This record gives sequence, C-alpha cells and structure tokens, in this order.
Amino acid sequence: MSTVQSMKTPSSYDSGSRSEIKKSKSMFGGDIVRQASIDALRKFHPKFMVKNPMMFLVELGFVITLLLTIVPDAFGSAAPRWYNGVVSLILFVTVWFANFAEALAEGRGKAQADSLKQTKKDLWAQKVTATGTIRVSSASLRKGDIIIVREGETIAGDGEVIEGLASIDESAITGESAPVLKESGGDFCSVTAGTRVVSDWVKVRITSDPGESFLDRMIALVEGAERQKTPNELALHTVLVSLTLIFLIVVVTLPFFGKYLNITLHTAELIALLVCLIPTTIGGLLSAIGIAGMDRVTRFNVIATSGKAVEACGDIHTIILDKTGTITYGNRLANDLIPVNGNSVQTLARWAAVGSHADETPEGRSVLEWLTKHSLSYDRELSEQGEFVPFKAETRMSGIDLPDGRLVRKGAVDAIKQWVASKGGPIPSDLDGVTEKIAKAGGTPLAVAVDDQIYGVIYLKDTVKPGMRERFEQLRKMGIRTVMCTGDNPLTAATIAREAGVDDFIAESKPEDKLALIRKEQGEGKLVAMTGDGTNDAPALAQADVGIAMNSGTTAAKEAANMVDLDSDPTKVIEVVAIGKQLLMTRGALTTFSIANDVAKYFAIIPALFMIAIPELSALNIMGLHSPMSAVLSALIFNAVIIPLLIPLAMKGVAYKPLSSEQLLRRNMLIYGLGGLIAPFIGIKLIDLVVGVFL
Ligand SMILES: Nc1ncnc2c1ncn2[C@@H]1O[C@H](COP(=O)(O)OP(=O)(O)OP(=O)(O)O)[C@@H](O)[C@H]1O
Ligand SMILES: [K+]
Ligand SMILES: [Mg+2]
Repeated sequence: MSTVQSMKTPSSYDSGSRSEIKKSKSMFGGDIVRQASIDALRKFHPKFMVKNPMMFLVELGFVITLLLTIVPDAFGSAAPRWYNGVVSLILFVTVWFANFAEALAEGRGKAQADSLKQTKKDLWAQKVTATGTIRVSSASLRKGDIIIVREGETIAGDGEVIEGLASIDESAITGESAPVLKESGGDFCSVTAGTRVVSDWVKVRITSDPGESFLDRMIALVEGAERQKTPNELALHTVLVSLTLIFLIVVVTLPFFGKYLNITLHTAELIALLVCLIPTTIGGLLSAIGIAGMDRVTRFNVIATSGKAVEACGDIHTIILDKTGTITYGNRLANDLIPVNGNSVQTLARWAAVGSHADETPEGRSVLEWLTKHSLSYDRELSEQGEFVPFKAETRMSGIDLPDGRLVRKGAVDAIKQWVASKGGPIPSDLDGVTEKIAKAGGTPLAVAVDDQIYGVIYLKDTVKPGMRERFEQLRKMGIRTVMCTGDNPLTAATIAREAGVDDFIAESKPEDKLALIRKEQGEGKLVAMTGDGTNDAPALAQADVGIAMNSGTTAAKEAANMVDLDSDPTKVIEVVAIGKQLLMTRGALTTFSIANDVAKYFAIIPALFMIAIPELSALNIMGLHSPMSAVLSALIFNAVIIPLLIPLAMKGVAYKPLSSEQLLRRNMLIYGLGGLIAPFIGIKLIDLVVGVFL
C-alpha cells in the first residue's frame, strides 16, 4: 500500500507542473490562419450572413456597388465606374475581415478538437460477459456494460471503477503527466475514455452510451457545434441591430434632403455612409469575442458546456466550495485510532474494522490498512455474515448489522452521538476532548459505536492543497466571497477554513443545506459559483449559476456541473472568473470603441458630402480632408482595416486587473470611449493623405 500513498493523489493540484502542451500552440498558427482565410470566403453565403445583420448589410452594399461598377447608371445618377468599383472592393474586404475574425476564433477550437479526436480513435475494450471476456470496440459499449482494463491499456469508455485500483495516465485529456489513482467507492472512482492504465487493473462499469462520453462532449464543445448566443450577447445584438435600423432609415431618407438642397447623392456614397455609421466593428468581432472567451477557458484546462456559464463567471458574487477533495486533497486516511471510556486500542480497532469491512470508500479501507500496519486483526468471518450499511451523506454514518443483532456504526461524531443517545446509551466523558484535539488539528474524527456504546474515535487526516490562502486572497480582491461547505464538524471546518483562508464556512451540512445556501444567495439577486467533486454535491452544482466539478470527482458531479476542471484545482475559479470578466469587458470595450468610432466617421463624411451645397458646413470640416471623394473612401478604408487591427484584442481580451466591476467600467469607458473618438481622426487623416495622391 505504501506505493499508493506516496503516489500523487487524484486531485493532483500543482500549478507549476500543469502541462503546457495545449497552451504552447501559437495563437495564430500558420495552418489556422490559412484555413481561416478560406473559411472566411465560405461565410459569404447569405445563409451565414443573415445571422449578423450588420455585416449582411455590408455584403448587400458590396453586391449593389459591384452591380454599379458593371452598370454605372443602374439607379439613375451615376458615380464614376472606378469609384463604385473601389467602394465595392473595400466593402468586400470589410466582410471578409469580419468573417476571418470569426473563422480564426473557430479554427483554434477545431485544432484542439482534432487532437482530442486522435485520443478517441480506435479504442478496444475487454467486455465482461457471463462466460468470460470478449474484445469489443468502444462504439459497441453501452451504459451498464462492465469492462476490465489492464496495465498499458486505454480505457474505452467513461465509467466508474467497481473493482480494483490502478494508477491512470490522464494526460491525453488533462495534459497532466503525473498518473492519478482511481479506485472503487468514494469520490475518486470515475474514469474517462481515452485515459490509460499505467499499473494494476480495474473493473469499470460504463456510464455513458456511445457519442455521449465526456470526450465526445468536449469535442463537440471545442468545435463550437453547440455554441449559442448568450443572453448578454443577445441583448447587445438587439441594441446594435436597432442602431443599424435607425441609421438605415436616416441614410435612405437622405436623398430627399439632397434633392431639396439641390445636391445629388450617389448610391455608392450613401452605401459608404451607411456602412461607416452602423456598428460594423463590433458587429464583425462580436462572435469572435465570444468564441475566443470559451477557448481561453479551455486553454486553462477547464471545459465549459456553455458560453453563458463563462459569462456568469464574470459577475460571480459568492463561491461555495466543498471541503474534502476540493480544498483538501481528499484522500482522508486513518491516521490514528483513539479509544475512549477506558476501552483498549485493540477493542476499538476490532470494531472499527468490522464496521469498515465492506466500506469501499477510501476512509473505510484506510481503517483496515491501519490494522494491517499495526499487526492487529479482526473477525472477518463475522463481518462477512453481517449486512453492510453503506455510507450516506444524509446519515453521515456507515457500518454493519451483525447476524447476532449487534449494530456496528462509525461516522461523524455528532451523528454517532445522536444514534447512541436514541438508544439510551451514555456519551463517554472523554469523547469530546478527543474529538476536539483531532478537529483542532484539521482532521476528521469518526466515532465508532456498537449498539449503545461508543468505543473511540478514528482520526482521519487530510491535507489542504498548497497555495490556497494566496488564491483566496485574490478572490477577495475581486470582491468575491468564499464559503466552504462541509459535512464535517464545526471545529475541523474552522481549522481548515482558517488554514485555507476562506471568508466563511458552514459545517455539518447535508447536500440539501448546500442547495439551500445557494438558493438563498440567488434569492438576494447574487450569482453563485459552486465547486465540488462528490455525488452529494451534484444538486448544488446544478443549482449554482456556475457549477465547476473537479475532474477527479464522480460522474454525477461532472454531469450536473456546467464546467469541469481537468486539473481538479478549486482555485481555478479565479482564472475562470477573470476570463468571464475579461469577456464582458472586452465586449463592452469594443462596443464603446466601435460606436465612438462611428461618431467620428460621421464628422469625416457628412461635411464632405454636403460642403459644396452648404458652405457653412465647412466649419465642420475640421479634418481638412483632400476632397469629398477622398473623405468617403478614407473613412470607408479605415472602417474596414480597424476590424483586423482589433482581432488580436478581441481574441486575447482587454487587459484585466482584479478590480471591482464599477472601477473596471470607468477605466474602460475612458480608454476605449476616448480612444474610439480620437483614433478615426488620426487614421482617416493619414489614409486621406495617401488616397489624395491618387485623386
Ligand atoms: N466512509 C465513511 N463512513 C462513515 N462516516 C463517514 C465516511 N466518510 C465520511 N464520513 C463522515 O461523514 C461526513 C460527511 O462526509 P462527506 O464526504 O459527505 O462530506 P461532504 O458533505 O462532501 O463535505 P466535504 O466533502 O467538504 O467534507 C464526514 O465529515 C465524516 O464525518
Ligand atoms: K461602422
Ligand atoms: Mg465531498
């Protein structure tokens, strides 16, 4: 057993050793760029374009001006053929830039999906049948099937270990090279298709049908197959479309004013004006920003099942964390057995072992290991004949009902006390002293009782994962409250809470208490994140706005959550929150920038178009552009090139500092609002200097 204990625990949290394989891929790798350039052309199909009304309008403008290049007087008044052609070309490039941004964002996900698909290819399994085992392909495995996986073999389907114990290399999925231990019972029994058994063997019960495995879902997600607009995105989209409609009406009515003022406005000029005024910059980058946000989460080894969850992270107020397996490593092992009430260690050990005989949890098994280590024995035959009472989060006890009528129980001290008291048994006077000592050391005390007698306490030891305190401090700076929720006793909880540096804790909590806490916070209008690893955390993970399951946890937890952290690091929530905030900020910043830009472009184009008829307007011509034609073309060129210039920002996100939402908003309004107003004046002027040479 010693090899097992010295091995890395399943929740191998070690930020330093996290694999860089996935992150080292360059942001704009050559292949991805090439593919995106082609995909950008495919996206010209109206079927895709209608989803983005801003860019669809630009595409229509391109088609109309192209027509005017061929038949200049199609709509009566005619601008020169070359002019229509140039406008048409710029509009084409504008749409291509926007499509390229989206294709580039998608391309990075696709590349990742391809490498995952490699993992999935051609998996074989030894399926257990009534007569032995047969070799089957992973595609034929169904929920409930049992397979045996031996040393060196790859696990063919998602499932739970029901027998055996093995160290498993999960690097294909997590990028983490250190193998993790998986065993039946407890919170560390789930295994994932595509991972490899490096030593020993396990019997696995398959928990997902073909096409529904974790890997399948992951591939679908990174490929963006399931990507839908988030509520925030939809709201912004509506605003942008309304704005576009207003400008469309303004521009369509302009020719009538033109007629009144006795100026002819050419169709190409009107289209150029419209394209400059509508929010094309944000319209072109919106989808890329969303995709890139999801992608950034994936790069941190977190799989998010929805963009909505990533965004919700940006507004999280409270984070609820489970203690064991989340804040601590979770391999709670028997460290000592302390008798009470004058009993001997041997007597306590015997009953503790009888009560743990059939307990498959790491806690239960560690009791038997403790006996072996101390050369103590217990009555196995008697234990075999008893009826096992498995551990339940509700009762916080486990044990065995012996054939002679004796009931053996071990469990949380308060639960055992209640159980004994209900039978009229005494509470040993030295019990509280012993429990307190264990709890104050951060350990979990389990009381052992037979019928109405308490024999002593099992000291389960667990370790807080390193670096928790600093990380929780960071969350506090972001204005996020951390609450640890545990089924353990208040003293242990307090010790671990202090050691880890969480803001608050709730002890002796049952699954429904976690749920109630989340509902209460949500009732106050706060967004709540929950991290957990156990089946008993599943309801809370589902209820939370952001549910992050540890990859080391159970299938139930992973299915209920809307994110899975492949590194099983509860403080990863910091990165996800940062990415969520960054996503919201990036979208806000680029929207501000885009609209401020349009205002500035207005000042470039309007004076140019009307100056000849209304000389007073020359006062507005503060930019002193070369000519009306140059002004329109320069503004239009600026409008196009600003999209690719902002692609890196859209993909990487704006600079993020752990500040409160209000501070961030103010800072962004200043930088991107002001910047958005000034940039076009400089940009258009510079372009005009070049364009002017040719006119
Ligand atoms: N195998 C077991 N047999 C008996 N009692 C157990 C066993 N495992 C845990 N307990 C007791 O039940 C309590 C609740 O355990 P559980 O693992 O459900 O905690 P939890 O609610 O998930 O919280 P956390 O995981 O944060 O400690 C433990 O604190 C311990 O006292
Ligand atoms: K625009
Ligand atoms: Mg737990």
